[in-house]
Amino acid sequence: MDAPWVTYTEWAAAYGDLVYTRFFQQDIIVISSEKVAKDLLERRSHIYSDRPELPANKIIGMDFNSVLARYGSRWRFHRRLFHQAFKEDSSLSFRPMQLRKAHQLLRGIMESQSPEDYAACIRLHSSSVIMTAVYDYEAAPRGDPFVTIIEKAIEIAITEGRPQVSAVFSAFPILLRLPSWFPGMDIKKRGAVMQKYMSKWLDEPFQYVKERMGAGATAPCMVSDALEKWQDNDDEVVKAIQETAATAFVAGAETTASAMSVFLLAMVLHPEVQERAQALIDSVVGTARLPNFEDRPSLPYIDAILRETLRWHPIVPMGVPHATYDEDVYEGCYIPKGAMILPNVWAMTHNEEKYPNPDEFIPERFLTADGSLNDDTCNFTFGFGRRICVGRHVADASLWSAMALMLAVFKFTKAKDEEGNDIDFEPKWFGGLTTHPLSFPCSITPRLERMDMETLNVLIEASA
Ligand code: HEM
Repeated sequence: MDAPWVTYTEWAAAYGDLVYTRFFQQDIIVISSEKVAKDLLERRSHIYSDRPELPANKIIGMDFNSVLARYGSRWRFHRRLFHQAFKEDSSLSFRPMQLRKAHQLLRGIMESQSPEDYAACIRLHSSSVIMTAVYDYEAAPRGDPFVTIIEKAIEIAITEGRPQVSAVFSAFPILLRLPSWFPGMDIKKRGAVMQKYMSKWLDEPFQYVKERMGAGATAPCMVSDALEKWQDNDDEVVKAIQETAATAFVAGAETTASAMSVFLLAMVLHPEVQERAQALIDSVVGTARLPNFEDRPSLPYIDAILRETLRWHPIVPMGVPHATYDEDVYEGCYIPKGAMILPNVWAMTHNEEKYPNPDEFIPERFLTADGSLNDDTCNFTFGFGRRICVGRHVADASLWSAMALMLAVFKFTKAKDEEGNDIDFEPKWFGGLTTHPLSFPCSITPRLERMDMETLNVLIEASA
């Protein structure tokens, strides 16, 4: 896997937590400590909340994307739209839907036979939560027309949008004038495909909501709420609503699914963690119903697993690049205006002083001696300051409900060979702007006796 965060972590060991490098015209600052990241990106957020100008974004049809928006009025309005739908208290309204989607995930896993099937169920779960929250749209289990478009586009975006690729085109925007057949200019061919996908993606689900609103058939969702709130406004407002809605999927579906696949890997590798979680669920919830959000405070170990999942293999290991809006001086170091700031989140979650044996999966590190949760939420895996992830409350509830319910119903094991022996494997990782484990041999089976689809449905009914 191409893993620059590991190289940058080595640089930090040699040169310190704030490393300056220059890539042709572009000043780049890599921050490898949580303290320095918070000092700069949070406490001085008025300087550090811009994004670098990435000319490649336009080529890959991503210039609508709020995540990459420059610091200014357009970004501010996007942020306001997101805030309306996804701030902590608004996100509570999604919880019944998220529980229903977690129930669907259980049904899907119950029918699944292979690691590829499990991965498809996990992707469907996160896509489906976002599609309902944003468009009140129920994604079909297979081959959904909207989800297919956007998944293909995201696959290209997370490869071509890697910071190291973007940096080359930022340093040499002239390269983007080369024809697509020129060696190394594949981005142009793939970009043309992306642009087509993205323009459909911006338009079609949005029109779906408008038609349903016209027919009085839509339930509250991000788009209908925003259209109602800003109904007397002009085309720019409508465009912003379209762009933020389209961004929510791009930013939220793949990231949440990646975190779920890290969780699955961790459970397969750590039967002792599963058993501790399941013993707790059995003692708090019993086996006659499934956990729900009201049980959450009594199930601290599930939260500890969630936090450790985000820490062990952070989904966005180099964060999303920030940029300086002005020059600055920090502890004697001059930081130029327009510098690209890369928070090396991987180095922060693998800081041995804070997280001893950082490569080990140990949820207990988030518990106090009496078994309750400590104050370390690992929130920085969702970013920093004014640009912190706006979907973190929704993501947190999706992950918690999916993890708790899967642990309640299933056990996760390595796959067996023909002689019944465990198939050992070395995890391999996809690495782009986001990262996740590649498919690995595993098996997910009901952990309770006589559990089949019929009894699962009875359990779900009892829990609704
Ligand atoms: C496990 C799931 C997720 C992870 C790990 C994650 C992580 C991140 C990170 C690291 C950033 C960059 C923050 C920064 O620049 O400092 C970010 C930004 C963002 N995320 Fe998430 N995210 C997740 C889920 C979601 C969801 C579900 C949504 C939408 C519903 C979402 C929407 C956004 C948006 C719009 C931004 C851009 C914020 C801005 O630039 O102002 N994310 N996320």
